[in-house]
Amino acid sequence: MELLDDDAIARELTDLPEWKRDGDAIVKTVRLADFNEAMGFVNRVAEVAEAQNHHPDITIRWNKVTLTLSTHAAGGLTPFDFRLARLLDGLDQGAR
Ligand SMILES: C[C@H](O)[C@H](O)[C@H]1CNC2=NC(N)=NC(=O)C2=N1
Repeated sequence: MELLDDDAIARELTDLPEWKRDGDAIVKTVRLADFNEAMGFVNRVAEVAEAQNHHPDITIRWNKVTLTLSTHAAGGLTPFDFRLARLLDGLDQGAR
């Protein structure tokens, strides 16, 4: 899978307002009600990631979950990351 260039990345991000670029990755932090809700969210993320065979780096801090997407095999951002970002955006409806 080919790496996206800066212009392509910026275009993809225009309709993903909750995601920010951080170098070779895109990042989003979701705040849930508590740790248990955060774990529920992480498990929903895991199910989608396995189905896509594309896996975010995940940091859990009590009620906050940070998702970092990058295509490690390619060394940067590819369409796989943006496809996964769009799928993950549907999973945090209970977020606050
Ligand atoms: C063998 C398997 O397809 C690869 O290891 C996949 C799995 N999930 C992955 N996830 C991410 N984010 N980047 C990868 O390069 C990647 N590679």
